[in-house]
Amino acid sequence: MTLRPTSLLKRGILVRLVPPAVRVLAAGGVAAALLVGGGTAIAAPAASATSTAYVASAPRGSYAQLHPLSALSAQRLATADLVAAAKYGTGSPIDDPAREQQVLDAVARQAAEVGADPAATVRIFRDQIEANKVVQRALHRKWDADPASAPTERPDLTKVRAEINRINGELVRAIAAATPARTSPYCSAVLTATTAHVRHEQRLDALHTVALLRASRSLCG
Ligand SMILES: C=C(O[C@@H]1C=C(C(=O)O)C=C[C@H]1O)C(=O)O
Repeated sequence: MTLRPTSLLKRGILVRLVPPAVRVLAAGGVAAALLVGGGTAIAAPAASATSTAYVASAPRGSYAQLHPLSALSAQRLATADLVAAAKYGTGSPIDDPAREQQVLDAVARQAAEVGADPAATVRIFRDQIEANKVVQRALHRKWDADPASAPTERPDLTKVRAEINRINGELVRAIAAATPARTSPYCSAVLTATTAHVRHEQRLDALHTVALLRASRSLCG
């Protein structure tokens, strides 16, 4: 059985999710579940419910602040398919520590400029990078196993990185704008909702949904 967020609504797991009044019922120790094709349940990010918890009326604007973080994380993950294709069969490793350090240095600098916490921003971006590599590794495994499914064109990695840089800048600005929601005790519950909605909006497959959850680990806090 494949359950979608609407089914969760019917089951009373997610209750009335109309910004700015976001209400989330977290039942049975699980804040919510994101469900992917084939009916596999994936636990939501940082599900923080104790046994049975009811979180009502998150602060106004929480959803609007956190949705861009989920949406931009998913956009950034979409670039992983292109990076994977750019590297496939070239001998270029998926892990590029020098490039990762450039990204982290740049976002720390940008965070300081726009009033985001540089340490928190770097933590968030470490997760974005790990999530990106989750997608790349999975695709390389898939293409190795089924060469017919491998891409036939190789994107220009320099251009893809320019797009990643653009998304990085937007994400840093969104992090700065989301400080109240990120540090609110309601953050995990609201982020569960924004993650589910972005999965639906961007029609994420199972791999990108799993990666989005990995990317979201440090968004609250
Ligand atoms: C996306 C890339 O692959 C990896 C992921 C990175 C990222 O998410 O920013 C950076 C370097 C690599 O370790 C890349 O090489 O550009």
